[in-house]
Amino acid sequence: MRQAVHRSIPFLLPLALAGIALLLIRSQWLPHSLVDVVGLLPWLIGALGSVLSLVYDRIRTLFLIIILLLAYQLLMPHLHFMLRHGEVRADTQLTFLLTALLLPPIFTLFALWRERAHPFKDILLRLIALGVLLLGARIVQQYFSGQLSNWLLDNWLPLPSFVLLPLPQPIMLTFAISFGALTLPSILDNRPAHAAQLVAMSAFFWTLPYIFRHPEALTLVTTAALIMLSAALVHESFHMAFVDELTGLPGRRALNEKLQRLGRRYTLAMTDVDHFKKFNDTHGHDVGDQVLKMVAAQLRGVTGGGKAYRYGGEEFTIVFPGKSIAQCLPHIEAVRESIENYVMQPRDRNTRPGDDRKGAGRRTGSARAAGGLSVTISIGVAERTAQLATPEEVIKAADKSLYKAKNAGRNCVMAHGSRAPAKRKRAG
Ligand SMILES: Nc1nc2c(ncn2[C@@H]2O[C@H](COP(=O)(O)OP(=O)(O)OP(=O)(O)O)[C@@H](O)[C@H]2O)c(=O)[nH]1
Repeated sequence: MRQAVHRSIPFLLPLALAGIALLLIRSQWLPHSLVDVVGLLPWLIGALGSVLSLVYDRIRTLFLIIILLLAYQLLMPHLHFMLRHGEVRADTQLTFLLTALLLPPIFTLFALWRERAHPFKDILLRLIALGVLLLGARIVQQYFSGQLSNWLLDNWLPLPSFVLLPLPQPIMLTFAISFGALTLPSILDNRPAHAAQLVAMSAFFWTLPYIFRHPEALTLVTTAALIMLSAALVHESFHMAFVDELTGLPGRRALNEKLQRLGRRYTLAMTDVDHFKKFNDTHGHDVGDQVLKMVAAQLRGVTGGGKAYRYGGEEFTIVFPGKSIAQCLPHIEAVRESIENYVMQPRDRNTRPGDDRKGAGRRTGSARAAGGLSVTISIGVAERTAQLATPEEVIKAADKSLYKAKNAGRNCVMAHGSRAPAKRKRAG
């Protein structure tokens, strides 16, 4: 029973979407024209993005989606009224000005607000904050409508109104502050979510002045912004699942995926850092981490069509699709040698040179003598054959060869079926 429930989980989202579509088709809400269907797009994309945010525990993205949908819902009835009656409602100007004024700071506040460990508390706090902000805006709109319109339309500085200043100055100011606040995190931490937030806000900035001339622009920009936020969320979740955080190499899950698609001819190399336990014990775990990063960077540069993965701990796998052991050996040997020759200066704030050229200099020649650190790796290699037909069997054989390489004195490459390490010669 439990297994049946578990197996049905992947069907939940597609079934929910199909259910909504069926309900719409059978209900009176089904739009009668394609134009009205387009008007539903932000809601459909917003619903999908919200479900994804909840599934991946991204409360921040969930609220950014809600904020964009709220702005859409505030403005859209005014555009519909204008299209139907050929004129705007009495309160349209103030609603537009207030929405344009408050959207950038509220969006930015919720974009910068760090997520908490407890999603339920996080949702509650954000709901309260959003509720208070909206209530405040409503009260101001209710009691100060006259003064507010004048104040928002006022030009505080005697600047000419040209295409780069398409909105009233107070609104330009809140957009400018938001751009600054959203740009900083995207420079410091180059994540897809930050880029999506910044571009989404920019898209609103360029579109808002034109929505009364082109009412469909609001639907399109809201849909595009929601797609950006949802796509960034999927991108980051995918990245988290498939990329090893420490080394930046694809991780075990990515390797497993790759192994399923390798076909009938390939070679795998299993590599392991030599005496790494002792290295960690002597120099500390942080320096150990730096070594793993260095080893990963060298393995990433492997030639001959190989691709490196972090298998786990201090073990890495290199996959050579379509290659035999003989074709791969020179490239594997070259990468082993590059690691052996790399002398690392641990990143200690007290000893690290400020100048990068000086840092690079330390990696050469006399650096080892000057207290630089270096490690070696051992490598076991196996290729797919009739006897080693599955990726698991090839990995097992490469692992056995790795064990032999360790026994043969480490810092060498051992091919499956060989008794002695491969001869040391450079890749051509
Ligand atoms: N710094 C650091 N150490 C790690 C990480 N993952 C695994 N290790 C360490 O890697 C070491 C692996 O040691 P072993 O597999 O026993 O290898 P060894 O006996 O030292 O060396 P060989 O016999 O040459 O394989 C352990 O001390 C782990 O704690 C990591 O992400 N960072």
